[in-house]
Amino acid sequence: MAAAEGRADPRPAGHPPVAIGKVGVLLINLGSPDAPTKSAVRRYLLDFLSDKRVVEIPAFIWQPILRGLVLTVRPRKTAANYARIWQEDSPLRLNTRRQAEALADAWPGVTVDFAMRYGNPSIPSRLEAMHAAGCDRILLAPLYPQYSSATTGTAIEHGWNSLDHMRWIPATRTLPSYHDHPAHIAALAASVREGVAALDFEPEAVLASFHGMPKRTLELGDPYHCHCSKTARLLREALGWPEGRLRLCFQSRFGRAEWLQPYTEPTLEALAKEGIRKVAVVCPSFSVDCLETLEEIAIGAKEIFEHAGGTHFAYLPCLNDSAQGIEMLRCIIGESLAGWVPQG
Ligand SMILES: C=CC1=C(C)c2cc3[nH]c(cc4nc(cc5[nH]c(cc1n2)c(C)c5CCC(=O)O)C(CCC(=O)O)=C4C)c(C)c3C=C
Ligand SMILES: [Fe+2]
Ligand SMILES: [Fe+2]
Repeated sequence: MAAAEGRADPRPAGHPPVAIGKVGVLLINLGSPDAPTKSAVRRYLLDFLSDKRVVEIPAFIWQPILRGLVLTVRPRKTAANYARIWQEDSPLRLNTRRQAEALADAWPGVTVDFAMRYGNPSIPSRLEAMHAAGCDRILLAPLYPQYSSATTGTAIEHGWNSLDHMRWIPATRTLPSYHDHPAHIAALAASVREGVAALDFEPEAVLASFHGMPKRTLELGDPYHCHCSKTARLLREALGWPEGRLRLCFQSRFGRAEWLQPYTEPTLEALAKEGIRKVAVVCPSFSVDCLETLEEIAIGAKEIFEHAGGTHFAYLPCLNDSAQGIEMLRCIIGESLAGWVPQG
């Protein structure tokens, strides 16, 4: 700019790069270990489970339990679970990368990248790269449809903390929860409708299995439970299904405290015992397939259901980088870019 106006650039040689008016979109998801090994999983779990928004127990009580008990026992089992579903990378990272690639040309001149809250690529490293590339406006987009402090909250907090040392802090926006966004419900409904139609059996019940949270977080005011209930209701209405055909439940319980109920695995056992032999499960709290869907549900929950007498079990995949999933992201992210990019 200075050169165009005929003046010398006043910055000394070697001056750090300065923002030059670009917009960046950072897709954020939870993160995975670097490899499906015990040592990599231990590092990942230490980072993840030390987050005060994930485990809300005072550090002087929790840290000795985490380091003395959880991290001596859990990494071996969790690494074995990851090994079962690992592709050329963790499915969560792979699917998130594919979403970012599919959105690369969605808005002319906008840089789209992705980061993981725990592990790599880290949020600070990708925000530094955006800053260096000249982004002075950045949308932090945690890809969790339902808000919870343990997921969306910590991703935003970490994003902001990663920028706070900068001299010229970029303007930031955050993607609102999209649990009830019509584009999200329409994409989910289309994927469930198509998924069920492609089965070689007619499910007698479909479970909408959301990641669980400690029940206490609901009492503390976390909107997650309400958001999940609303997603499930709107999805059922969009499908035109009667009450009871789509059942809300919560998976992935961790620790001994009570979590949101009903729990997914006991629900499947109870259904089998009631004589419901054919089910399908969809996981609407995950924007991409990951350990919790591909291992815990598609493998583990299937075994539990069949062991209890079920005969037919189908797992319906997440939206991932499907055409309808990308169209939905284009729509909800596009809304958050209003005023920053021309609206199409
Ligand atoms: C107190 C513990 C946990 C809370 C609270 C929690 C909330 C929560 N998590 C997700 C999404 C994912 N969780 C995943 C794995 C995972 N989650 C926990 C614990 C809590 N999650 C653990 C210990 C693990 C690791 C695996 C294990 O050891 O069991 C994943 C998968 C990551 C992957 O690499 O594939 C996702 C995704 C949500 C949405 C949520 C609250 C709303
Ligand atoms: Fe989790
Ligand atoms: Fe799990």
